[in-house]
Amino acid sequence: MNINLQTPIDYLKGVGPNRANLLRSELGVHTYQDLINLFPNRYIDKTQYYKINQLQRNNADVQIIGEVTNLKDLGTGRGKRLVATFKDDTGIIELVWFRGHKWIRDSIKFGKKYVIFGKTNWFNGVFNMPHPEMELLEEHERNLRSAMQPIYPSTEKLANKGISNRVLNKIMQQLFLETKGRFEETLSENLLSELKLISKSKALFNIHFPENQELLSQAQFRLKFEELFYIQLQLIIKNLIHKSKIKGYNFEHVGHYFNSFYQEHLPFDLTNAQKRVLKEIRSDLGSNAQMNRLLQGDVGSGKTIVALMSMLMALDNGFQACLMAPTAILSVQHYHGLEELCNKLNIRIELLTGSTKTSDRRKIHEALENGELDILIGTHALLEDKVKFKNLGLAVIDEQHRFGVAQRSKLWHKNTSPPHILIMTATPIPRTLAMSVYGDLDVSVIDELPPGRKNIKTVHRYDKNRLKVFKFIRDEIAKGRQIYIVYPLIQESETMDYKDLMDGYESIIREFPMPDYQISIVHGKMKPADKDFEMQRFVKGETQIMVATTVIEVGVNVPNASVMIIESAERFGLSQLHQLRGRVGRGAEQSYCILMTSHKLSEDSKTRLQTMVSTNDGFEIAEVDLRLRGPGDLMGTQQSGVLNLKIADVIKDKDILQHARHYAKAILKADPSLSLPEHRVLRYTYGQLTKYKNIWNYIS
Ligand SMILES: Nc1ncnc2c1ncn2[C@@H]1O[C@H](COP(=O)(O)OP(=O)(O)OP(=O)(O)O)[C@@H](O)[C@H]1O
Repeated sequence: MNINLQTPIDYLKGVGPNRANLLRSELGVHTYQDLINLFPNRYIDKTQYYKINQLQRNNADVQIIGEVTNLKDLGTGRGKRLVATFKDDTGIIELVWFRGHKWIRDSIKFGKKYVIFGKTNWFNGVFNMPHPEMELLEEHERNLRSAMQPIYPSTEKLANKGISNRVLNKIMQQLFLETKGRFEETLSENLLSELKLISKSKALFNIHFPENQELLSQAQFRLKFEELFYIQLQLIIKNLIHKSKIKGYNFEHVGHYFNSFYQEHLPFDLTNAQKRVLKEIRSDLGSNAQMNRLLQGDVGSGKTIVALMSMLMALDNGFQACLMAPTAILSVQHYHGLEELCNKLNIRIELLTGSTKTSDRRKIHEALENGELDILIGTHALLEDKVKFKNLGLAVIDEQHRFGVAQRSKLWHKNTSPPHILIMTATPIPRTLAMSVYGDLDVSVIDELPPGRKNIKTVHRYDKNRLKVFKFIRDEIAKGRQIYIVYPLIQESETMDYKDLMDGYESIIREFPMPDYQISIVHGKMKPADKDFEMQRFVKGETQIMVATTVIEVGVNVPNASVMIIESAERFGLSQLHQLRGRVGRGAEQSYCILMTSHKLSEDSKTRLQTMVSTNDGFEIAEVDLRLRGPGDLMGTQQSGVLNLKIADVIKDKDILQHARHYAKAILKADPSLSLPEHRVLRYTYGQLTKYKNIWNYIS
């Protein structure tokens, strides 16, 4: 008879109440099933031993053979500890236990060879190893089933509470003994044979007790594939359900607005990527289902025009549209930009931000409700209850990272039926991540820049080169170009940063005096109207230099600006640097980005700056960013739990992810309800996984 894997962990021999509590609270292991799915995060080679004179400071895990020559109690109170001198033929190391050392004192055998295992520290001129795992050499050799010893997550932290890695290993052995190592297969025959995957039981055995490297690799591949496959299955099913349940407005035809804009007013030819993306959007809007599409495109790739043309499709079908941006500056800019593009189309567009006057606000509300207003652009102000549309057909959201899912859904309630949603993001999300996180959204990518764009030349310069940088600025201005100089303004150190900005501004004024030079300044402490005024002076070319904080980070479009100087560049994150750089290189001229630093750089800062210097590709940058910061951080709190994977890694295993997505898609295409006999096992497993959410809780 098969053992029920939902049996609470307390029932497993050798666990006991104390360990059961620890397993639950520290490792989230409640049941047998959870324990099986507690995968080692690395393996060490148990046949490799260190000599004491080979130890390096801050060594990772090491294994040493030697013997205990001396035991003594040291310290008092909380510092009370048992210290053993451990010796091999090359030197000595101290073993230290802070708590629970009575039984150690009693059990240690002098004169016998031990194998010790643990992390070493360098302290007071001697190496020590706190709370080592110890085994008599003869037992160690007898117990050695495999050269590879699995190391489980967090066991270091738990070692002195009674769950060392060895204990966990024993518990795992017990589990395999009780279950006879037989586990239900969770993938279909077809998948197993097509991908040449090993069975579930064999994979689980080898992940916990690898027989050899080859089988371990096969076990890892199979379990990673399975994990990613079911996530993809779940995301795609969610998407299918969404599409079948949530009816959208059907924009049946492309009409006057779209056509006349396309044929008569479009200021340039669309790139192929823009055309392809527009087709994808068009097909969603006419599909009877509500669109939920993410539009990704690197900085300057031309998302705005796609957004506008999508809005025109809504207007052609008698609906209103809105565009929501994260900052007032951006909203104002979108407003001016779109107004100019549409000025021959007889469309009414308005702007609504926190600083819109009450009387104007009232007029906007009225015009929205009676349908006189076609397109509304603005900030969060659009989400206020008073803002009621007559019939909102499409909502475009720029830079969704700053809004989050809750606010997105607020737009839905502005209508009886939800409008179509198009989310634009200039922060490129690595494709792999987009697939695993946004699998429930459809993703369109503009992966081509408008023609004639030159790569932005990026350099890193130190403070001491400042005079040369100033000369360079002068030369560029003489050619008729404009310059951005950006300072960090990070909340925790706001006063200092503000001072740096003002000091910088003054030195720029001294270097570039009026009347030859005109300088704008924009920062967060200014009134919105003043910010807008300064911004407009720069946009119109009345000023040649814009000194600013990161308020200009996203979306600002001044094609004549050709130099971006980023002060204290080491303090910015990679995606922020890339966004800032994206403010230049938007016209046909050669553009430059100068990353200024004055302090000693950390390793991470160096990597960030080198990455910026070596590539202009936002996707490549996003991958490095992801490696440096981890996915949780990149996605913000909303999605941080989403990627809590047990064994796969969205970056390292992106090929497996692609496979998993490919198969999940193909299977659901052929059999959306997984009802064919050959898919029975998938249907069953899928049901189990969604039932026991604690195991697979990364899908909201
Ligand atoms: N197909 C095209 N051919 C030539 N120029 C284009 C094309 N598409 C867009 N542009 C121009 O490229 C510039 C950048 O476009 P846009 O502001 O839409 O970029 P974006 O994708 O929104 O970038 P960001 O996220 O940085 O704002 C604009 O000046 C726009 O007019």
